[in-house]
Amino acid sequence: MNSSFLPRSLSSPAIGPTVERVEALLIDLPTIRPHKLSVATMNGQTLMLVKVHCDDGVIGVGEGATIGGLAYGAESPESMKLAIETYFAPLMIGQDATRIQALMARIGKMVKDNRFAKSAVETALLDAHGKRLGLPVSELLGGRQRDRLPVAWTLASGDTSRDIAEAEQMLDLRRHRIFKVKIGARPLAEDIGHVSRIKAALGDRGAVRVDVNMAWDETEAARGMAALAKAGCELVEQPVATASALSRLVRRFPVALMADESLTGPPSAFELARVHGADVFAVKLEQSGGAFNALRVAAIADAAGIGLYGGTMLEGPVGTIISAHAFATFPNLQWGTELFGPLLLTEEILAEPLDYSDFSLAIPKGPGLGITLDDDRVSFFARDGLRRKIHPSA
Ligand SMILES: O=C(O)C[C@H]1C=CC(=O)O1
Ligand SMILES: [Mn+2]
Repeated sequence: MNSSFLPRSLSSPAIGPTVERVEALLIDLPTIRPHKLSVATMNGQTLMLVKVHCDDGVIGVGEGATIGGLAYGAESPESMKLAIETYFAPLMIGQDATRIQALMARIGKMVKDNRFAKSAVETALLDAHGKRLGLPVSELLGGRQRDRLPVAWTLASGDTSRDIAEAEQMLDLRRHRIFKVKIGARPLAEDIGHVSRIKAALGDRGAVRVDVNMAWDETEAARGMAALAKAGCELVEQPVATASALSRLVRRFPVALMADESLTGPPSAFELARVHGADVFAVKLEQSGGAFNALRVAAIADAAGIGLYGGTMLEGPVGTIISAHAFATFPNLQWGTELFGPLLLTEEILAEPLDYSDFSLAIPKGPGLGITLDDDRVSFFARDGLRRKIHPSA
Protein backbone atom coordinates (compact mmCIF):
# COMPACT_ATOMS: atom_id res chain seq x y z
CA MET A 1 0.00 0.00 0.00
CA ASN A 2 1.25 3.48 -0.86
CA SER A 3 1.85 5.38 2.37
CA SER A 4 2.08 8.71 0.52
CA PHE A 5 -1.74 8.82 0.79
CA LEU A 6 -1.35 9.30 4.52
CA PRO A 7 -1.23 12.73 6.13
CA ARG A 8 2.33 13.63 7.14
CA SER A 9 1.42 13.67 10.87
CA LEU A 10 0.40 10.01 10.64
CA SER A 11 3.61 8.78 9.08
CA SER A 12 6.28 10.48 11.18
CA PRO A 13 9.65 8.75 11.62
CA ALA A 14 9.83 6.17 14.39
CA ILE A 15 11.65 7.03 17.58
CA GLY A 16 11.13 3.74 19.39
CA PRO A 17 11.33 0.08 18.36
CA THR A 18 9.44 -0.58 15.14
CA VAL A 19 7.10 -3.27 13.83
CA GLU A 20 9.10 -5.75 11.77
CA ARG A 21 6.57 -8.43 10.81
CA VAL A 22 2.90 -9.25 11.35
CA GLU A 23 1.74 -12.85 11.33
CA ALA A 24 -1.85 -14.15 11.43
CA LEU A 25 -3.06 -17.72 11.85
CA LEU A 26 -6.34 -19.57 12.37
CA ILE A 27 -6.83 -22.24 14.98
CA ASP A 28 -9.89 -24.47 15.24
CA LEU A 29 -10.91 -25.75 18.66
CA PRO A 30 -13.85 -27.94 19.69
CA THR A 31 -16.41 -26.74 22.28
CA ILE A 32 -17.39 -28.80 25.35
CA ARG A 33 -20.97 -29.08 24.01
CA PRO A 34 -23.06 -27.50 21.27
CA HIS A 35 -23.64 -23.82 22.22
CA LYS A 36 -27.09 -22.78 20.95
CA LEU A 37 -27.81 -19.12 20.26
CA SER A 38 -30.78 -17.71 18.33
CA VAL A 39 -28.34 -16.87 15.49
CA ALA A 40 -26.31 -20.11 15.29
CA THR A 41 -25.35 -23.34 17.03
CA MET A 42 -21.62 -23.55 17.68
CA ASN A 43 -19.86 -26.90 17.78
CA GLY A 44 -16.42 -25.35 17.76
CA GLN A 45 -14.70 -21.99 17.82
CA THR A 46 -12.13 -20.54 15.43
CA LEU A 47 -9.57 -18.15 16.87
CA MET A 48 -7.57 -15.81 14.64
CA LEU A 49 -4.27 -15.21 16.40
CA VAL A 50 -2.03 -12.32 15.37
CA LYS A 51 1.61 -11.96 16.33
CA VAL A 52 3.34 -8.60 15.98
CA HIS A 53 7.14 -9.02 15.81
CA CYS A 54 9.10 -5.88 16.75
CA ASP A 55 12.73 -5.07 15.92
CA ASP A 56 13.71 -5.08 19.63
CA GLY A 57 12.88 -8.81 19.71
CA VAL A 58 9.54 -8.34 21.52
CA ILE A 59 6.53 -10.24 20.14
CA GLY A 60 2.97 -9.26 21.06
CA VAL A 61 -0.06 -11.53 20.64
CA GLY A 62 -3.66 -10.59 19.84
CA GLU A 63 -6.85 -12.47 18.99
CA GLY A 64 -9.95 -12.05 16.88
CA ALA A 65 -12.97 -14.32 17.27
CA THR A 66 -16.63 -14.17 16.38
CA ILE A 67 -19.66 -16.40 16.71
CA GLY A 68 -20.85 -18.82 14.04
CA GLY A 69 -18.62 -17.56 11.21
CA LEU A 70 -20.64 -14.76 9.63
CA ALA A 71 -23.82 -15.43 11.63
CA TYR A 72 -23.17 -12.68 14.20
CA GLY A 73 -21.62 -9.87 12.18
CA ALA A 74 -19.69 -8.74 9.14
CA GLU A 75 -16.27 -10.08 10.15
CA SER A 76 -15.17 -13.72 10.22
CA PRO A 77 -11.85 -15.16 11.48
CA GLU A 78 -10.87 -15.74 7.85
CA SER A 79 -11.68 -12.15 6.83
CA MET A 80 -9.70 -10.80 9.80
CA LYS A 81 -6.64 -12.81 8.77
CA LEU A 82 -6.90 -11.57 5.19
CA ALA A 83 -7.45 -7.93 6.22
CA ILE A 84 -4.47 -8.02 8.58
CA GLU A 85 -2.09 -9.70 6.14
CA THR A 86 -3.11 -7.64 3.12
CA TYR A 87 -4.04 -4.21 4.48
CA PHE A 88 -2.92 -3.77 8.09
CA ALA A 89 0.59 -5.21 7.88
CA PRO A 90 1.93 -2.76 5.23
CA LEU A 91 0.61 0.15 7.36
CA MET A 92 2.32 -1.21 10.47
CA ILE A 93 5.73 -2.35 9.27
CA GLY A 94 8.49 0.16 10.03
CA GLN A 95 6.22 2.19 12.34
CA ASP A 96 6.98 3.00 15.98
CA ALA A 97 5.56 0.08 17.99
CA THR A 98 5.41 2.11 21.21
CA ARG A 99 2.99 4.78 19.92
CA ILE A 100 -0.01 2.49 19.93
CA GLN A 101 -2.79 5.06 19.66
CA ALA A 102 -0.92 6.84 16.84
CA LEU A 103 -0.47 3.56 14.97
CA MET A 104 -4.14 2.66 15.43
CA ALA A 105 -5.07 6.13 14.10
CA ARG A 106 -2.83 5.50 11.08
CA ILE A 107 -4.61 2.17 10.45
CA GLY A 108 -7.97 3.88 11.03
CA LYS A 109 -7.30 6.35 8.21
CA MET A 110 -6.93 3.55 5.69
CA VAL A 111 -9.20 0.82 7.12
CA LYS A 112 -12.74 2.06 7.53
CA ASP A 113 -14.42 -0.65 9.62
CA ASN A 114 -12.98 -4.09 10.57
CA ARG A 115 -13.33 -3.40 14.29
CA PHE A 116 -12.58 -7.00 15.29
CA ALA A 117 -9.33 -7.11 13.29
CA LYS A 118 -8.36 -3.71 14.75
CA SER A 119 -8.99 -5.00 18.25
CA ALA A 120 -6.71 -8.00 17.56
CA VAL A 121 -3.75 -5.94 16.33
CA GLU A 122 -4.17 -3.32 19.06
CA THR A 123 -4.09 -6.16 21.61
CA ALA A 124 -0.83 -7.46 20.14
CA LEU A 125 0.73 -3.97 20.27
CA LEU A 126 -0.38 -3.52 23.89
CA ASP A 127 0.96 -6.96 24.83
CA ALA A 128 4.32 -6.16 23.20
CA HIS A 129 4.58 -2.75 24.85
CA GLY A 130 3.65 -4.10 28.28
CA LYS A 131 6.33 -6.80 27.93
CA ARG A 132 8.84 -4.15 26.87
CA LEU A 133 8.06 -1.94 29.88
CA GLY A 134 7.55 -4.81 32.34
CA LEU A 135 3.96 -3.68 33.04
CA PRO A 136 0.59 -5.43 32.81
CA VAL A 137 -1.63 -4.08 30.00
CA SER A 138 -4.15 -2.87 32.62
CA GLU A 139 -1.49 -0.36 33.75
CA LEU A 140 -1.01 0.88 30.18
CA LEU A 141 -4.78 1.42 30.02
CA GLY A 142 -4.80 3.67 33.06
CA GLY A 143 -4.42 1.33 36.01
CA ARG A 144 -6.51 -1.51 37.35
CA GLN A 145 -9.18 -0.97 39.99
CA ARG A 146 -9.62 -4.68 40.76
CA ASP A 147 -7.61 -7.92 40.50
CA ARG A 148 -10.50 -10.33 39.91
CA LEU A 149 -13.67 -10.14 37.83
CA PRO A 150 -17.00 -11.90 38.53
CA VAL A 151 -17.77 -14.24 35.61
CA ALA A 152 -21.23 -15.33 34.44
CA TRP A 153 -21.81 -18.66 32.68
CA THR A 154 -24.08 -19.10 29.67
CA LEU A 155 -26.62 -21.91 29.70
CA ALA A 156 -27.12 -22.73 26.03
CA SER A 157 -27.57 -26.47 25.65
CA GLY A 158 -31.22 -25.82 24.74
CA ASP A 159 -32.36 -28.53 27.20
CA THR A 160 -33.89 -27.40 30.52
CA SER A 161 -32.77 -30.34 32.69
CA ARG A 162 -29.28 -30.25 31.21
CA ASP A 163 -29.04 -26.49 31.80
CA ILE A 164 -30.15 -26.90 35.44
CA ALA A 165 -27.62 -29.70 35.99
CA GLU A 166 -24.90 -27.54 34.41
CA ALA A 167 -25.78 -24.57 36.65
CA GLU A 168 -25.74 -26.82 39.75
CA GLN A 169 -22.31 -28.10 38.74
CA MET A 170 -21.00 -24.54 38.34
CA LEU A 171 -22.35 -23.59 41.78
CA ASP A 172 -20.75 -26.71 43.34
CA LEU A 173 -17.42 -25.87 41.68
CA ARG A 174 -17.76 -22.24 42.93
CA ARG A 175 -17.03 -21.16 39.36
CA HIS A 176 -20.21 -19.21 38.47
CA ARG A 177 -23.33 -17.97 40.26
CA ILE A 178 -24.65 -15.69 37.53
CA PHE A 179 -26.32 -17.51 34.64
CA LYS A 180 -27.24 -16.14 31.24
CA VAL A 181 -29.79 -18.24 29.36
CA LYS A 182 -29.80 -18.08 25.58
CA ILE A 183 -33.32 -17.80 24.20
CA GLY A 184 -35.14 -16.52 21.12
CA ALA A 185 -34.89 -19.53 18.79
CA ARG A 186 -38.07 -21.21 20.09
CA PRO A 187 -41.66 -19.98 20.56
CA LEU A 188 -41.98 -17.40 23.34
CA ALA A 189 -44.05 -19.59 25.69
CA GLU A 190 -41.46 -22.40 25.49
CA ASP A 191 -38.62 -19.98 26.23
CA ILE A 192 -40.47 -18.49 29.21
CA GLY A 193 -41.14 -21.98 30.58
CA HIS A 194 -37.47 -22.89 30.14
CA VAL A 195 -36.21 -19.80 32.01
CA SER A 196 -38.87 -20.06 34.75
CA ARG A 197 -37.92 -23.67 35.50
CA ILE A 198 -34.22 -22.79 35.67
CA LYS A 199 -34.84 -19.84 38.02
CA ALA A 200 -37.20 -21.92 40.20
CA ALA A 201 -34.52 -24.64 40.53
CA LEU A 202 -31.74 -22.20 41.44
CA GLY A 203 -33.70 -19.82 43.68
CA ASP A 204 -31.51 -17.29 45.44
CA ARG A 205 -28.36 -19.36 44.83
CA GLY A 206 -27.99 -18.11 41.26
CA ALA A 207 -28.90 -14.95 39.34
CA VAL A 208 -30.68 -15.61 36.04
CA ARG A 209 -30.47 -13.35 33.00
CA VAL A 210 -31.42 -13.95 29.35
CA ASP A 211 -29.94 -13.06 25.98
CA VAL A 212 -32.37 -12.95 23.05
CA ASN A 213 -29.78 -11.91 20.46
CA MET A 214 -32.34 -9.60 18.74
CA ALA A 215 -34.73 -12.45 17.90
CA TRP A 216 -37.99 -10.81 19.05
CA ASP A 217 -40.18 -8.17 17.52
CA GLU A 218 -41.40 -5.40 19.80
CA THR A 219 -44.73 -6.99 20.73
CA GLU A 220 -43.10 -10.29 21.62
CA ALA A 221 -40.47 -8.40 23.59
CA ALA A 222 -43.11 -6.57 25.66
CA ARG A 223 -44.87 -9.86 26.47
CA GLY A 224 -41.57 -11.64 27.04
CA MET A 225 -40.12 -9.00 29.37
CA ALA A 226 -43.26 -8.89 31.51
CA ALA A 227 -43.22 -12.70 31.89
CA LEU A 228 -39.47 -12.86 32.52
CA ALA A 229 -39.70 -10.22 35.24
CA LYS A 230 -42.40 -12.35 36.94
CA ALA A 231 -40.19 -15.43 36.68
CA GLY A 232 -37.40 -13.68 38.63
CA CYS A 233 -35.11 -12.96 35.69
CA GLU A 234 -33.05 -9.85 36.53
CA LEU A 235 -31.86 -8.71 33.11
CA VAL A 236 -32.87 -9.05 29.44
CA GLU A 237 -30.14 -8.61 26.84
CA GLN A 238 -30.88 -7.22 23.37
CA PRO A 239 -34.44 -8.57 22.90
CA VAL A 240 -34.94 -6.47 19.74
CA ALA A 241 -32.59 -5.16 17.07
CA THR A 242 -32.81 -1.38 16.98
CA ALA A 243 -31.94 1.38 19.42
CA SER A 244 -35.34 3.00 18.98
CA ALA A 245 -37.17 -0.26 19.78
CA LEU A 246 -34.94 -0.73 22.84
CA SER A 247 -35.78 2.80 23.98
CA ARG A 248 -39.50 2.04 23.82
CA LEU A 249 -39.04 -1.03 26.07
CA VAL A 250 -36.69 0.38 28.69
CA ARG A 251 -38.11 0.89 32.24
CA ARG A 252 -41.55 -0.47 31.26
CA PHE A 253 -40.95 -3.69 33.21
CA PRO A 254 -39.22 -4.44 36.51
CA VAL A 255 -36.26 -6.04 34.74
CA ALA A 256 -33.07 -4.38 33.50
CA LEU A 257 -32.56 -4.00 29.75
CA MET A 258 -29.06 -4.47 28.33
CA ALA A 259 -27.78 -3.44 24.89
CA ASP A 260 -25.29 -5.75 23.15
CA GLU A 261 -25.44 -5.99 19.35
CA SER A 262 -26.55 -2.32 19.14
CA LEU A 263 -23.20 -1.30 20.61
CA THR A 264 -20.54 -1.04 17.94
CA GLY A 265 -18.20 1.52 19.46
CA PRO A 266 -18.34 5.03 20.92
CA PRO A 267 -20.74 6.72 18.42
CA SER A 268 -23.35 3.97 18.87
CA ALA A 269 -22.91 4.18 22.66
CA PHE A 270 -23.52 7.91 22.51
CA GLU A 271 -26.63 7.42 20.37
CA LEU A 272 -28.03 4.72 22.70
CA ALA A 273 -27.42 6.96 25.69
CA ARG A 274 -29.08 9.87 23.87
CA VAL A 275 -32.29 7.91 23.19
CA HIS A 276 -32.25 6.20 26.66
CA GLY A 277 -32.05 2.83 24.92
CA ALA A 278 -30.63 0.74 27.78
CA ASP A 279 -30.12 0.39 31.52
CA VAL A 280 -26.87 -1.51 30.96
CA PHE A 281 -24.20 -1.70 28.24
CA ALA A 282 -22.50 -5.02 27.42
CA VAL A 283 -19.08 -3.68 26.46
CA LYS A 284 -17.15 -5.94 24.10
CA LEU A 285 -13.62 -5.11 23.03
CA GLU A 286 -14.00 -6.47 19.53
CA GLN A 287 -17.37 -4.80 18.92
CA SER A 288 -15.89 -1.54 20.23
CA GLY A 289 -12.83 -1.76 17.96
CA GLY A 290 -10.27 -2.40 20.72
CA ALA A 291 -9.47 -1.64 24.35
CA PHE A 292 -9.14 2.15 24.01
CA ASN A 293 -12.55 2.37 22.33
CA ALA A 294 -14.05 0.08 24.99
CA LEU A 295 -12.84 2.55 27.62
CA ARG A 296 -14.54 5.36 25.66
CA VAL A 297 -17.81 3.35 25.57
CA ALA A 298 -17.56 2.85 29.34
CA ALA A 299 -17.00 6.59 29.87
CA ILE A 300 -20.16 7.38 27.86
CA ALA A 301 -22.14 4.87 29.96
CA ASP A 302 -20.83 6.36 33.19
CA ALA A 303 -21.69 9.88 32.09
CA ALA A 304 -25.22 8.79 31.14
CA GLY A 305 -25.84 6.80 34.34
CA ILE A 306 -25.92 3.51 32.40
CA GLY A 307 -24.61 0.36 34.16
CA LEU A 308 -21.70 -1.66 32.79
CA TYR A 309 -21.16 -5.33 32.01
CA GLY A 310 -18.04 -6.90 30.51
CA GLY A 311 -19.17 -8.86 27.45
CA THR A 312 -17.52 -11.55 25.34
CA MET A 313 -17.51 -12.72 21.73
CA LEU A 314 -16.62 -16.16 23.13
CA GLU A 315 -12.97 -15.41 22.60
CA GLY A 316 -10.20 -17.80 23.57
CA PRO A 317 -7.67 -16.90 26.26
CA VAL A 318 -5.96 -14.00 24.46
CA GLY A 319 -9.17 -12.12 23.61
CA THR A 320 -10.52 -12.91 27.06
CA ILE A 321 -7.49 -11.55 28.88
CA ILE A 322 -7.21 -8.28 26.95
CA SER A 323 -10.90 -7.78 27.84
CA ALA A 324 -10.11 -8.55 31.49
CA HIS A 325 -7.31 -5.94 31.53
CA ALA A 326 -9.67 -3.32 30.07
CA PHE A 327 -12.60 -4.17 32.40
CA ALA A 328 -10.22 -4.05 35.37
CA THR A 329 -9.79 -0.32 34.75
CA PHE A 330 -13.52 0.55 34.59
CA PRO A 331 -14.56 2.76 37.51
CA ASN A 332 -17.94 0.96 37.46
CA LEU A 333 -18.66 -2.66 36.53
CA GLN A 334 -22.04 -3.05 38.23
CA TRP A 335 -23.11 -6.22 36.39
CA GLY A 336 -19.81 -8.14 36.35
CA THR A 337 -18.55 -9.95 33.25
CA GLU A 338 -19.10 -13.06 31.14
CA LEU A 339 -15.45 -13.77 30.32
CA PHE A 340 -15.90 -17.55 30.25
CA GLY A 341 -14.90 -18.15 26.59
CA PRO A 342 -11.84 -20.32 27.33
CA LEU A 343 -13.99 -22.60 29.54
CA LEU A 344 -16.21 -23.41 26.55
CA LEU A 345 -13.22 -24.91 24.70
CA THR A 346 -12.04 -28.47 25.23
CA GLU A 347 -8.40 -27.58 24.61
CA GLU A 348 -5.88 -25.48 26.53
CA ILE A 349 -3.58 -23.33 24.38
CA LEU A 350 -1.76 -21.53 27.21
CA ALA A 351 1.38 -22.75 28.94
CA GLU A 352 -0.43 -22.07 32.25
CA PRO A 353 -4.23 -22.12 32.41
CA LEU A 354 -6.20 -19.06 33.56
CA ASP A 355 -7.31 -18.94 37.19
CA TYR A 356 -11.10 -19.31 37.36
CA SER A 357 -12.03 -19.75 41.02
CA ASP A 358 -14.22 -18.18 43.70
CA PHE A 359 -16.82 -17.27 41.07
CA SER A 360 -14.29 -15.04 39.34
CA LEU A 361 -11.36 -14.77 36.94
CA ALA A 362 -7.96 -13.54 38.18
CA ILE A 363 -6.44 -10.85 35.97
CA PRO A 364 -2.82 -11.86 35.30
CA LYS A 365 -0.18 -9.68 36.95
CA GLY A 366 2.78 -10.35 34.65
CA PRO A 367 4.03 -7.99 31.91
CA GLY A 368 1.86 -7.45 28.83
CA LEU A 369 -1.21 -9.67 28.81
CA GLY A 370 0.56 -11.82 31.42
CA ILE A 371 -0.12 -15.08 29.57
CA THR A 372 2.07 -17.39 27.44
CA LEU A 373 0.88 -19.38 24.46
CA ASP A 374 1.80 -23.06 24.30
CA ASP A 375 3.28 -22.84 20.79
CA ASP A 376 3.25 -26.61 20.20
CA ARG A 377 -0.46 -26.82 20.93
CA VAL A 378 -1.15 -23.73 18.82
CA SER A 379 0.64 -25.30 15.82
CA PHE A 380 -1.15 -28.60 16.40
CA PHE A 381 -4.58 -26.92 16.25
CA ALA A 382 -3.67 -24.50 13.42
CA ARG A 383 -5.95 -24.88 10.41
CA ASP A 384 -3.13 -26.40 8.36
CA GLY A 385 -1.57 -28.09 11.42
CA LEU A 386 -1.03 -31.67 12.54
CA ARG A 387 -4.53 -32.22 13.95
CA ARG A 388 -6.08 -31.66 10.51
CA LYS A 389 -3.47 -33.96 8.97
CA ILE A 390 -4.37 -36.76 11.42
CA HIS A 391 -8.15 -36.09 11.39
CA PRO A 392 -8.91 -34.39 8.02
CA SER A 393 -12.63 -34.03 8.86
CA ALA A 394 -12.06 -32.45 12.32
O1 LIG B 1 -23.62 -12.07 24.14
C1 LIG B 1 -23.59 -12.62 23.05
O2 LIG B 1 -24.44 -12.36 22.24
C2 LIG B 1 -22.49 -13.55 22.65
C3 LIG B 1 -21.98 -14.50 23.62
C4 LIG B 1 -21.75 -14.12 24.97
C5 LIG B 1 -21.99 -15.17 25.76
C6 LIG B 1 -22.50 -16.19 24.96
O3 LIG B 1 -22.84 -17.31 25.28
O4 LIG B 1 -22.60 -15.73 23.70
MN1 LIG C 1 -25.46 -10.90 23.69
